[in-house]
Amino acid sequence: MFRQPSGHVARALTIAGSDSGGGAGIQADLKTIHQFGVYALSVVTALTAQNTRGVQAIYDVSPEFVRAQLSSVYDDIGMDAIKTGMLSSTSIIREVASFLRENVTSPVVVDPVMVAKGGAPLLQSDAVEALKHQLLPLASIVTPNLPEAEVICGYPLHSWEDCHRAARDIASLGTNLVVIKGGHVPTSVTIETNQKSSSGLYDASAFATDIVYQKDTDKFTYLVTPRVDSQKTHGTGCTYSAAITALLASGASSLASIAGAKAFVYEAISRARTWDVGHGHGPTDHSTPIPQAYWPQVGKFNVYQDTEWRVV
Ligand SMILES: Nc1ncnc2c1ncn2[C@@H]1O[C@H](COP(=O)(O)OP(=O)(O)O)[C@@H](O)[C@H]1O
Ligand SMILES: Cc1ncc(COP(=O)(O)OP(=O)(O)O)c(N)n1
Repeated sequence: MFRQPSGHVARALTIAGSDSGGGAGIQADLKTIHQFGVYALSVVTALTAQNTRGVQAIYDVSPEFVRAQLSSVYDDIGMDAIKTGMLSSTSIIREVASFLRENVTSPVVVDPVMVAKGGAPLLQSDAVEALKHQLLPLASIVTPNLPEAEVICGYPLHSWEDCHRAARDIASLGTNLVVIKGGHVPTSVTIETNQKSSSGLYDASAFATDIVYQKDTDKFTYLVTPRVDSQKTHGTGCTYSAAITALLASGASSLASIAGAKAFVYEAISRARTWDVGHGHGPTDHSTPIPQAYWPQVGKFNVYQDTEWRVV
């Protein structure tokens, strides 16, 4: 287990829904956090009957029981970083936000989960306002995919300039760092390809490009890996935000955590190409080894030869 400089084991909490299929949600988070050598805690907000083919049923935990779980882990164990995933309803968001506001000083990563890849809604539509105005102001890092960024901003994203505007608008709700994830580019929105580079670095069909916006410096960083040609991408967003949270818990800076998580999720998708879990959109491989170079004290961003980092 990774130890903080103070000597205690690094601890990360996920507040999210359960995916019975094990590829996304709480299960993806626990596997990922553990893989990073960080002690994983969980508060379950909803149960989903889910597999690689889709979501068959959803059962929300009561807000009171969500608070009971939060109190249990906070009072006894504590946490060095927190992530939120599927929160399902306005009342659960309110409960989580009020607990975080009253008790927590650790960094909070908000993955604003709204819809599963198969199309099942994981956030009730009337809960978007609570997400925006109660939870996002408490976040250190917010990680929307493109459709989620569109819902939060209320306008479509068709270009890199649109994404820059969206990142600034989301940051204006309170957080310092916004990561607009590029996994959905070819199917959900039309991003102009090869817009900025003749090398094809920004060709949306060939690369998975995440745009990181830092409000305090007003700077954009593009994190780019090759796009893996695979259907086994169930749970990529959960895995990514859980890896960010694990790295934050072990003391990495925000940017190093995002960059390390990006490299991890790329490798987890790549390794999953050769396995056969389920009959639909399979999960990523959370058992992906963490190379020494990931560890924050090494401080390297470009840990893979074919991972490109660009600051624009
Ligand atoms: N086919 C892929 N190849 C490489 N990286 C991918 C692929 N699909 C998603 N990613 C990466 O996985 C992470 C999660 O992104 P995304 O799939 O957009 O999130 P979500 O699961 O929330 O929709 C991002 O870093 C994204 O760039
Ligand atoms: C319980 C639960 N939480 C979150 C998700 C969404 O996960 P995500 O990483 O966005 O991956 P996809 O479902 O979109 O593949 C989920 N499905 N279930």
